[in-house]
Amino acid sequence: MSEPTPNPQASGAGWTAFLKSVASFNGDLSSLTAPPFILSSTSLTEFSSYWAEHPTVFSAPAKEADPAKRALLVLKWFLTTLKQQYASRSEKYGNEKKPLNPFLGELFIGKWEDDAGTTELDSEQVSHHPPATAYSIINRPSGVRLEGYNAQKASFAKTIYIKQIGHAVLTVPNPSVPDEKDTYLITLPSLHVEGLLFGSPFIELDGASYITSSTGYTAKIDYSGKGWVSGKKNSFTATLYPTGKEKDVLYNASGQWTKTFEIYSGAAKKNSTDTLVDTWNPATVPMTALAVAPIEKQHPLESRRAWSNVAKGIAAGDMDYVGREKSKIENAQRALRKKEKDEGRVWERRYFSDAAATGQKDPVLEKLAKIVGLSETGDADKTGGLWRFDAAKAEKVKAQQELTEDEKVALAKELLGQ
Ligand SMILES: CC(C)CCC[C@@H](C)[C@H]1CC[C@H]2[C@@H]3[C@@H](O)C=C4C[C@@H](O)CC[C@]4(C)[C@H]3CC[C@]12C
Repeated sequence: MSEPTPNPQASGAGWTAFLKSVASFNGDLSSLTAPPFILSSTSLTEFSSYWAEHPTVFSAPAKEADPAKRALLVLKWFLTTLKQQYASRSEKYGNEKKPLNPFLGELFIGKWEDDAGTTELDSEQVSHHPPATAYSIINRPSGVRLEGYNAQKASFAKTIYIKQIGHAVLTVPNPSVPDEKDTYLITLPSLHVEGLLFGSPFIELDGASYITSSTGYTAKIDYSGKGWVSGKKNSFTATLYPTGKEKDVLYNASGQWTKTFEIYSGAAKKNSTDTLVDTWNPATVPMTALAVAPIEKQHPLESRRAWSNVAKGIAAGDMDYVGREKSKIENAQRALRKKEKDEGRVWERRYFSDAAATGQKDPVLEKLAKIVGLSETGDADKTGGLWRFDAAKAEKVKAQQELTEDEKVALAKELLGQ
């Protein structure tokens, strides 16, 4: 990536007005009206796929018998996902865009097929007020599963700062003990937008995030941008230690999450060749493309089908058309929520259930949340629920027959006003 250059499209009054609106906004990112060149036709439900674009790295921990090395492989996988999560939309440095704001019930379904076998993704917008997306990713042969949900809380101080609310849970079968599984509780980093003033936005990560395991290991990842510690943008240092013994570093990793990083045993840092355990260079490890059903085969609630007209409008730069198509969805959704309220119902999520609604405690959070500073309630009040993958619901959905084209048209009319 080269340095960001000022964007000529951001020189006019429109961009100045946008910056003014950003400076006074109320923290609700979906309420920002951005100029056309900064609008993306990708919905936030798609972002869940960033967790597993290297399925062999995602599933690798299930082959490792040693629990400390398993925890290290989980840390390595997490670090490899950062480039995709936070920089992949900005391949040309400084062109991050505002994603589409998903509607309640929006789905993004796909799978990866490669040397790791089949890895399936189910992503669903489980809450609209506040907006929250939940996801489940399972690698079938190994049984490694990631489930999680997240919302964003934004604030403004010279630029946009975003705190991620939510967490992810990775379940890894223990290859040495049949039917035993490790769980890893993963916290999500905070971030901020850089380059906004020049119309060339990109993301930098802030503070620290953690991964703690039921097997007694914790990883701490410290993020730093240009000018701090290494002086390089997108930098991090990470340590893996027995939970509660931060000084007893078993492994450490450092580098740039957009470029390369190295992993060493013990606490000794870089350049100690005898302690070098592993390296990562995204340029040399091909990603597996996610396969998504063609639009005509998709359910009307699937993201790319539901937003296809809006996406066409954005590509053509026809903002009037974009506005009209967005309004159709928003109005239909508003009418649907009113109908549900009048009838004393709530929207039935297809893949996830709110564990907080049952009043039961979540066993993973009960055991691990305190270690990494998360609340045992999973911040359900800020994410519309404590969202867990519901295998029974998912089975039901997968067993359903595909809708006929007429049924799809009728549903799209009723749910999305299309
Ligand atoms: C660019 C600017 C003008 C508008 C602000 C856009 C803002 C809403 C976008 C920009 C980056 C987005 C992050 C993205 O980097 C990655 C992730 C990780 C993913 O797992 C969950 C979503 C999240 C946090 C995106 C949220 C929307 C952000 C902040």
